[in-house]
Amino acid sequence: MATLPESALMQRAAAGLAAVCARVLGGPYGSRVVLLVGGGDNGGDALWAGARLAHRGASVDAVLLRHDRVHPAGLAAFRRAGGRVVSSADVPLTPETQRAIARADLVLDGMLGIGGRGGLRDDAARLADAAAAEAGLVVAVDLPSGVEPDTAELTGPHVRADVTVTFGTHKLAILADPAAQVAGHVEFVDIGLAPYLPEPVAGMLEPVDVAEMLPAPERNSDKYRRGVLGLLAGSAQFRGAAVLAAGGAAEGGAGMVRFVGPDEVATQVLNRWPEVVTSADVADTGRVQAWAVGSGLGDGRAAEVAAVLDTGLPVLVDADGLRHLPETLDGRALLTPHAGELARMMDADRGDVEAHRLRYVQAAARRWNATVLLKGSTTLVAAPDGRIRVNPTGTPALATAGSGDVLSGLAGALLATGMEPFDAGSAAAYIHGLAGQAAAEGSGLPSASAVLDALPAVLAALHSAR
Ligand SMILES: NC(=O)C1=CN([C@@H]2O[C@H](COP(=O)(O)OP(=O)(O)OC[C@H]3O[C@@H](n4cnc5c(N)ncnc54)[C@H](OP(=O)(O)O)[C@@H]3O)[C@@H](O)[C@H]2O)[C@@H](O)CC1
Ligand SMILES: Nc1ncnc2c1ncn2[C@@H]1O[C@H](COP(=O)(O)OP(=O)(O)O)[C@@H](O)[C@H]1O
Ligand SMILES: [K+]
Repeated sequence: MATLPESALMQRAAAGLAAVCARVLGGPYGSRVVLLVGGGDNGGDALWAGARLAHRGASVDAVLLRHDRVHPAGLAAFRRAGGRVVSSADVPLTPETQRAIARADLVLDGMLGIGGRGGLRDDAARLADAAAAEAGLVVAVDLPSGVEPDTAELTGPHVRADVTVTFGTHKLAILADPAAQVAGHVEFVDIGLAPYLPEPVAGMLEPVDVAEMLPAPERNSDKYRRGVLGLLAGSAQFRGAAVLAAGGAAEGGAGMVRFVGPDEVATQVLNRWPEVVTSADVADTGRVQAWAVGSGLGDGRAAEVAAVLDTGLPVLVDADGLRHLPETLDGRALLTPHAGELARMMDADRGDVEAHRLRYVQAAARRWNATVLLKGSTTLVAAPDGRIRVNPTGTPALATAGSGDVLSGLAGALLATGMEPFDAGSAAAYIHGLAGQAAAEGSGLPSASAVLDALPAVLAALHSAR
């Protein structure tokens, strides 16, 4: 801000914001827009954007949360453009305000941005409720007001947006749950901050990042160089888990899969994946570069899990394997719990984990000195050194029995290629999410087998993006 003329950044933000509003309105002319305006710069953005929409023929009303504190230049520009203030001093929700919100095609939420903490206070919360109940579209300025910008938590009343227009950089609150669930569709407006931003707290992979991480088979490669995965999964009770995890690994690029388990399970794995090699116990398994253990393992396999952990090789631990973790894992492990499993590991309540996903995944990564991939509506991956990635792909359609088993095989295969656990976990989540999306396009609510079937095409597309 110091290098630019007064309010230049706000102008850029407001121009982008107004453009998105105009687009979602299908053209501003003749539309009704209501601005919810807080006392800070977030309110300033809304007022400047409102002025632009008024210039283009929208009828724009502003509801001021605080008459004594409102962005002065924004308010002046808004008034000059023909905008009206409909609230009376310090009573934001008058009957007139309520009517205006009920008639609005679009409500622009400029109550709180990155300065907000602790959820919406009373008046603001009532406006958010009115907008949710009555208005057409709700567009949030920078963030849905009331969410915690830096932790993505919901600590009190908040806005539910259909669209969020965010400026300069993505905030964690619009990427990670639970806050991301109330951000709706996210639009990014570049206001030129990139050269000035510090290291981000969290990263998000793009297709080219994943493509570059994946090892390409080289002319002189052989199955051992591509990576052999040892797989300890499935049980008499959960045979399918072994089949799906083996498939995730085989389709995910493993040079070879060595499966360990009882004959009845091994037979089924071989029926579906004849390329897999099987053995009855961990000690008899030939050379592998990494292990994946736990999917569908059931109870009472602690000794086998311990034998795998004792090999000292990179290891993915999923599902029932997570019941048998040692005190610490010296950085080579990738743990893949869902919220219920993480709650059990941390002796916490599942709801508390869901409400503080970022905090719990980081705490678990530190506690076990392991990379932790927390599954769910937005998958988070935390490394023991504090790095975080938020996975941008996926679909609620992945919430189907067995899709986690496919992920464990796939991530295990990537570990076996020599990728570090943080990259293997985040790339696997990314690819798995794309496969889920592709499968959902085909059938709406795909099975885990359909997700598996979608893997080769997704990987081929990524390889060609390189
Ligand atoms: N940075 C940039 O480069 C650019 C930033 N830009 C924009 O600025 C926004 C940040 O603006 P900001 O810093 O003025 O804070 P903002 O979010 O408007 O909150 C302000 C006031 O709200 C209050 N308040 C706090 N919690 C509350 C609660 N729970 N319930 C009720 N009130 C609460 C608190 O005052 P308090 O009453 O607590 O004294 C606080 O002072 C950013 O999100 C983006 O939109 C763009 O223009 C582009 C360039
Ligand atoms: N609401 C959701 N939106 C997107 N992905 C989800 C959602 N719920 C679960 N998933 C994903 O679906 C998979 C389910 O894995 P998991 O819980 O281990 O199931 P299972 O053990 O039945 O295979 C994970 O990759 C998870 O991230
Ligand atoms: K906002």
